[in-house]
Amino acid sequence: MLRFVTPMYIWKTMRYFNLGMEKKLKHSINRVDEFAEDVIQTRKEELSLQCDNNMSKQRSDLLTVFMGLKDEAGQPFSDKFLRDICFNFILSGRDTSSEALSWFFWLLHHNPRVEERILEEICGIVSEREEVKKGEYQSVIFRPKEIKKMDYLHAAVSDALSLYPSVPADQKEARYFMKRGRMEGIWGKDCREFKPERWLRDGRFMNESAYNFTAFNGGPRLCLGKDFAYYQMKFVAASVIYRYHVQVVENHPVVPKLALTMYMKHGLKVNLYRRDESEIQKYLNTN
Ligand code: HEM
Repeated sequence: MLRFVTPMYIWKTMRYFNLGMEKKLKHSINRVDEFAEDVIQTRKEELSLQCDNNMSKQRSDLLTVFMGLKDEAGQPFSDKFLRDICFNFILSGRDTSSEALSWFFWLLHHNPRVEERILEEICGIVSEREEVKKGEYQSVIFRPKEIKKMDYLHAAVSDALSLYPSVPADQKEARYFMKRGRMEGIWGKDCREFKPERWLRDGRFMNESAYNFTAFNGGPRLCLGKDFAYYQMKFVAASVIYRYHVQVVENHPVVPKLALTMYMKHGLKVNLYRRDESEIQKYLNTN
């Protein structure tokens, strides 16, 4: 009789009777739903106030965009649909990018050569600006066009994600046995090393097949926010590296913790050291 008591059976029973982890999960989901519902109501009031006062300036965030769209029947999306959109994007888009950046900065700390190459690339790109040519380089806010040009940074973020994927487990079933981590047969003998150069051909970033680089999944369920995630991570990384040297606090334990996403069990403690003017000048080709 005992052979029928499988983990799936226990999980279903807990869900049915609202017990243990299932009870906690339900409570947590309700709290996130309430938060999202609150944001939606506040945004609706804000939009109707703008409409009443004929104000044209509107927010351009994702929720506002979805609020302005219509479903297949030409109706505005329901509050429940908007709530689920919010939930989906908070869940898939927040921790994934921030955890990837933690691993990225940790790898950078151990690979100063890579940090230097990124700084060199960033400075080379901003050197083309008129104000930087005139010596005003400190207040630079990177433009989308400039972020796009940062191939080496793109490669470094990709290599970090490939070594430490933010979404480490895939709930789908594999029909064949697959090894964990980066496989030597695909990535070469140095597969365990942090080496952005492996993504570059003649200095330009080359995409790897989604079936080799699985951090964003592949096929029809490919991450919808991939391009946005890259833009966001590169923008933050470039803005920090351009101004600061990030140094991990000595003896701070860095260990992965596997959950839905792969975060650092104790976070990443760092000290930021503002870059010297001479350090930046060295890489700016403004002559
Ligand atoms: C480093 C950052 C990110 C990583 C590593 C990542 C990874 C992934 C992975 C592995 C999946 C597939 C999950 C599955 O079906 O098993 C996924 C799905 C998804 N991601 Fe991302 N993601 C990132 C950032 C983002 C961002 C910033 C957004 C939105 C702004 C986003 C939106 C989504 C959505 C909506 C899906 C569901 C797609 C679908 O099922 O059709 N992701 N992501």
